[in-house]
Amino acid sequence: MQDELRLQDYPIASHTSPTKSNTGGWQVPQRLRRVLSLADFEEAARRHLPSPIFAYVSGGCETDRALHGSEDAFADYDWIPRVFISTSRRSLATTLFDERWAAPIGIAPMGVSALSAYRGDLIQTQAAAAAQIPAIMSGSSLIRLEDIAAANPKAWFQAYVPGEPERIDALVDRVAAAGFKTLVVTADVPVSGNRENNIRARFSTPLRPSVRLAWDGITHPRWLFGTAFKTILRHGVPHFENSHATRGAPIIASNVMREFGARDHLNWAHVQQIRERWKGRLVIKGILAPEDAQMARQYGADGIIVSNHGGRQLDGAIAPLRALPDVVRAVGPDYPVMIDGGFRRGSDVLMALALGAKFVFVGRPFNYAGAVAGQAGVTHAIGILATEMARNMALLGVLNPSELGPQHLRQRSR
Ligand SMILES: Cc1cc2nc3c(=O)[nH]c(=O)nc-3n(C[C@H](O)[C@H](O)[C@H](O)COP(=O)(O)O)c2cc1C
Repeated sequence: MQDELRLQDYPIASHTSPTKSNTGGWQVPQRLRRVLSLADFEEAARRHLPSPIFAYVSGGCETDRALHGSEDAFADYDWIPRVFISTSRRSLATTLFDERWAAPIGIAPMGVSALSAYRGDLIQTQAAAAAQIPAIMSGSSLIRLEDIAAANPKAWFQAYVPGEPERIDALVDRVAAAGFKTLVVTADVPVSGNRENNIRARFSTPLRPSVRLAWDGITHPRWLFGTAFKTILRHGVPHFENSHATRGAPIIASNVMREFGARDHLNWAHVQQIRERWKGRLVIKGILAPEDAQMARQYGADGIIVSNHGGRQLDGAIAPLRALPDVVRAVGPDYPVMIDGGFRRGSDVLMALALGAKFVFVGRPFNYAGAVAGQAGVTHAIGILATEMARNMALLGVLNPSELGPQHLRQRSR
């Protein structure tokens, strides 16, 4: 392992062309040289993916207010940069949970990633491992958690807690046996959000074969051959692999909804049960209220992720960035508060760090990047984000992410 992987040396988004000597060993494949921002990946994915699958990944719920609010929130603040501070030795390296990461960014868990990219979860986790950043694998994934742990021993596992106590224990034991050290429990899905855009776009679970679906495939041949056929030929029909201790239903099964069983009775006693069983680090994801942040801490969670689930659960839920300051105040500056939702630029990441977050997770852009260009695409997306962060740290006059603070921001009056 490299002592210090300088993600900021990733050769992209510069007004000068990279030379061999200033790229820190990174190489950008020719076909990705025109992908200059994470937004470019979204446009490329829109063309590459059948429309129901793109709609599933990109969508929010109901009116999409929560989805758009998360991105709009970054305009609440303006930066106040400092000048003539030597930043030539700046570094993105960040310690979290006694582990040193190359940058304070990670890949958020996304269900059925292997539908949009061939072996989607695997390429995400491999790219994260190579870049030395964390990747959280989704409990709604189509690849066995044991395979992910083998590919990336530092990966985190996200669980949708099963409804019954004995199933909770069995899943926790399986995750521990696979070697995961960090368990992320998602809190904001007592029921599924109203994703009517999925219905409009004809995305459904179970996936129902139809003429329309076939047409969508035929008109997106790179996805059809590179992802769909390749997956079925090499691995068979995908199953939900990780909802429980044993393999779940195939994605086309009529009873697949059982995978998502009733969760609206879950409460803090279930968190207590998990805390007693799980010896590793426990993170609760999907916190927005300061009171819930305090509860998570009280029940023994080692950290929390402030999140509105990418705007896919409660429409109109507060933007994570707007919830962040009160949450940090409630649990104190030393408690690991992480965040996700709408982060698309390095400066977005730096803004959350300035407001007290320790780490930022990013979802959709990594999904699009994997769909469009496999593992190289995910690496490229990580590189873009890191490069943007490093450049903006110089422009702000900070050497380390931990130097960022409210002194660098001025809130706009509304
Ligand atoms: C396609 C997709 C699938 C997701 N699946 C899960 C999941 O299985 N578990 C989970 O906790 N969050 C899931 N999320 C939410 C993400 O982990 C994350 O909170 C959100 O996507 C962050 O916002 P961003 O996509 O704007 O970066 C999913 C999000 C997307 C877009």
